Amino acid sequence: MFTNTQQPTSQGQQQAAGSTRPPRRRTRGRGGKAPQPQAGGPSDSTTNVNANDATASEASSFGAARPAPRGQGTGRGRGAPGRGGVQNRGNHQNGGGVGASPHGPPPPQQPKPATTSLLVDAGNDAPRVRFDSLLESGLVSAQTLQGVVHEFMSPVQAATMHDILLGNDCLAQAKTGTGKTLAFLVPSIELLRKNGFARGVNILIISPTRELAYQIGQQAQELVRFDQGQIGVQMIVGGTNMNQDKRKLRGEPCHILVATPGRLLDHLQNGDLKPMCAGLKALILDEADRLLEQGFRQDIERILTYLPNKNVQPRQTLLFSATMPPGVQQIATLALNKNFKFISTISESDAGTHTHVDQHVIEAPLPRSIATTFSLIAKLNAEGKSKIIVFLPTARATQLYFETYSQMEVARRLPCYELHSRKSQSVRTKTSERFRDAAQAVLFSSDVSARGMDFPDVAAVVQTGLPQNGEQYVHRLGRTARAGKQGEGYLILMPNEKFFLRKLKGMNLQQLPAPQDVEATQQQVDRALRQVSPQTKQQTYAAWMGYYKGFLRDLGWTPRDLVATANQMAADFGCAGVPPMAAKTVGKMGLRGTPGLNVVQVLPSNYD
Ligand SMILES: Nc1ncnc2c1ncn2[C@@H]1O[C@H](COP(=O)(O)OP(=O)(O)OP(=O)(O)O)[C@@H](O)[C@H]1O
Repeated sequence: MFTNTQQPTSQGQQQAAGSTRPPRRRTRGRGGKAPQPQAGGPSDSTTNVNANDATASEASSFGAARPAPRGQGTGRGRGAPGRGGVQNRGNHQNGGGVGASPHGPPPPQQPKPATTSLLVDAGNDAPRVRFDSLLESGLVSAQTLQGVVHEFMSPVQAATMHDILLGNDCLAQAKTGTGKTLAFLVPSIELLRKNGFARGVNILIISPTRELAYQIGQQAQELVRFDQGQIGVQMIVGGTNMNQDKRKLRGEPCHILVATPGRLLDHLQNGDLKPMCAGLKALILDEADRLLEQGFRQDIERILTYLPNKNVQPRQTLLFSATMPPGVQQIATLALNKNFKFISTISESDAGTHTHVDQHVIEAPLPRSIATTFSLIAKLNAEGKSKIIVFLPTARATQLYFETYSQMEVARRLPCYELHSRKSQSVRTKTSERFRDAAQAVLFSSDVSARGMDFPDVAAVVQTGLPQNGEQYVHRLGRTARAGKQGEGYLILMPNEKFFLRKLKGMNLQQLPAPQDVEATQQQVDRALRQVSPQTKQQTYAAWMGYYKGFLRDLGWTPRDLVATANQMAADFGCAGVPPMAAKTVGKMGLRGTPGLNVVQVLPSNYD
């Protein structure tokens, strides 16, 4: 089923059906009817592969695992046979919803860049595409496919791999948890093979978070595990020892380098990495929209200046993400060739039919948000949904929730972990691994694990407080219901925060009442909060103001209201008086002179 604006093409259908011929692309003429862009998506001149009703289709198109090749183990087990098996999805009601599809608010009008556009039906009835079809068409070698445990491609893999293997630059969009990583790793490994494993960094993959960089690197290592060390994969991320990076980069093969932007730039600026990138063949930005946002964009621009000039030494560039907010395509031309293809497996019709994740919104006044979150966790656990991620707006709030939960009765039944930027990288890495392997646990997390992280079998995602924006809501929600599995999403907002639902327009959030036992839970929370250190509370208080300061207009608050609400929150935490704030921090937040603050020159030592 296609939307009016996104008609299937026969080539597209062949492609989805695993045609063994490289598909011929239909390029829409400028005057032709353009497919509508999806959340910052394509124009008439982009390549848009439409897996209609992609939620259901991507679920059903997730194939069985490949029969294991000789001696093949599944490594750490991610992506192992059966993981992505076909699932029956329940019928979910759409009526009475408050909001939207996780894959984005309906598309805004976009200026149109000059690339090509194609639509492919990868719907429920479309025959699934075997990985072997790439072999038959001579696009991929048997050695490259040896590491792939799946028999069938997911729609995004079927939609992008031909193009990528033919050497095209691509900007690809597909829903969370639908196998984008493999879609760029398999062609990368094939590219290496074609080039005879030339020395130095051939493939450079950039990821916005450290956890995701490790995950991508580990997946690449699994894929090349039959190559007997011929292909070197390395990861370099912030928060680790740079000298160790250097030693490894010098001493061990590094054909594929996965990096976070800051650490990559450090190495490029130091001069040790630039010569190693002299023969770069491909550059991949995962979570591209995030990397091209303010904050990261400057780093990416500077990184590009250290890489070989692509006009002199051509390379392939691939940009992947589940979300493409307005303007991304224009910025993307920074890295992409001007004839890049935009490939999306998210159709316009998806906006209203994202049925595999039940999404709910629960209204809770700020003093009840902890108790509401914990009651919900207990309820989900009682229902057997016992692998849960709770996202909080700041690292400090994550820490406070974790410390409070750890004191609660429910923690004895369901263990918990915390993952945020205030932890050392080694602790973060271990925590990710433990939660990945856990059958039952709660992970309290900041946005460090919002994007890309592939924790298997997460039954529910709870988001307490305001997400940064609609895209971040989508990515966080995408930690559940991956690879065709079922999942649930909960958003807990205080009444003033309900404006956020407007950002999720077209999605389908059901309004739920607060769990019945919130008041009883509140008493336990109050007791548990007494065990939490004043320092954690002060830090949570300060970080909360810093974060919510960015939403004053949406909340309809003045700075004074912000401080008053934060002070009430601190009182609810059981703080003795208004927590102190260093004058410097107050200045940085732009709150100097706001009544109600307890400003000190230097924080007392017990808060430092
Ligand atoms: N062809 C396939 N068949 C079955 N499972 C697959 C297939 N390809 C990938 N998977 C599995 O699907 C899961 C999600 O894949 P991946 O992490 O690449 O998703 P993603 O689209 O990058 O998600 P996100 O947008 O959150 O980054 C992984 O566990 C992966 O092993």
